[in-house]
Amino acid sequence: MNGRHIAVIGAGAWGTALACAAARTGARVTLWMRTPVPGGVRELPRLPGIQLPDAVTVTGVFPTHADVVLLVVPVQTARSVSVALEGVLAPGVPVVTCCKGLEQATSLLPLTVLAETMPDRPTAVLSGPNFAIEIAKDLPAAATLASTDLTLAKHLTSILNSSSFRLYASNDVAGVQLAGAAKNVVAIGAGIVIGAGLGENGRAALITRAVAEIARLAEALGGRAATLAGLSGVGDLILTCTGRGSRNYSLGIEFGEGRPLSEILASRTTVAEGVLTAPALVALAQKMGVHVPILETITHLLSEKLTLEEARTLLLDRPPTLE
Ligand SMILES: NC(=O)C1=CN([C@@H]2O[C@H](COP(=O)(O)OP(=O)(O)OC[C@H]3O[C@@H](n4cnc5c(N)ncnc54)[C@H](O)[C@@H]3O)[C@@H](O)[C@H]2O)C=CC1
Ligand SMILES: O=C(CO)COP(=O)(O)O
Repeated sequence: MNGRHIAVIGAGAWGTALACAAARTGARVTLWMRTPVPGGVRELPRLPGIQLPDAVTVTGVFPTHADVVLLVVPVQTARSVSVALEGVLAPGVPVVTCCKGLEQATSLLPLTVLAETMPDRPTAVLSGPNFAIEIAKDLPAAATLASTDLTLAKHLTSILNSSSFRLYASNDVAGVQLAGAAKNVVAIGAGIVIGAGLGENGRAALITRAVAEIARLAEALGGRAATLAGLSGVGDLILTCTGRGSRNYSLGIEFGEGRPLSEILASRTTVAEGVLTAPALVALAQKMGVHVPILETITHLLSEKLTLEEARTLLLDRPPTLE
């Protein structure tokens, strides 16, 4: 062990996988679980077949100290969990949000929520093309770690990087967070295209033009369009809009096949962040005056304000324009 302590808050699929990745850096790891199993757990239901490394201790108590804390809960719970965590965590311990989405009630990105709940704390975001099960199995992957403080981002990449999980530092927190949030909405749209039998050309067009929308919105929020070409942008879109392991993409496929959203959600125990992020994203775009017809159409499909035929007409029967 290297003497470091990494704490992970949230023992869903991604928190569990990140605890495994953190243990591979040589650190001691604590994994906070909302309802710990009496007697402890080594194998977790979210990632069947994965054994937690010995370096990981599962606990129901928030950490008071660590070299870094990873916040890995559904984005809609980030506010309440971070308030509770702030109550016990020592000042100065950096918190990295690993959530992908917008808070539904406020349309805020996760780091903006943390700026309200942990105003004096150093913070960062981790985002990239990372299916939890593959990270847990130690398959090769990469992600971006962004903070407004680039020195902190570089320091955190040096703590969390390993020979199978390669991290790149960035200071574009708006671009990285927005890309991670929006890709879940686009993945639902891509799934709808495939589920409805509209073809792979249509899916590629939808993804590519959605990138243009997200880049415009990222710039309006002070981010960089170039970030969309990176791991948190195109990287995660490639994974999530084509990989059947994506919960958002598979939800889109089922919806495109004609299954009602309420029925799909009732059949699942894991989070598909795109569903609640979609309306928040459109509200944010409207507030910023950014035109996002594809994101809007996906949102209206999910809320049944549009039929598939109407959505198709709306997107394709527009006058041609410059790319
Ligand atoms: N699963 C994946 O491959 C990846 C997920 N993410 C992101 O990580 C975040 C978490 O996703 P997963 O771990 O996959 O979700 P999950 O659905 O597997 O697990 C969610 C976890 O949060 C806990 N939780 C729910 N409500 C809570 C509350 N009020 N307070 C405390 N804990 C609560 C649940 O008990 C569960 O352990 C999401 O924002 C997701 O987009 C990011 C990258 C990869
Ligand atoms: O964020 C992810 C991969 O990078 C996981 O995607 P889903 O939440 O759609 O499964």
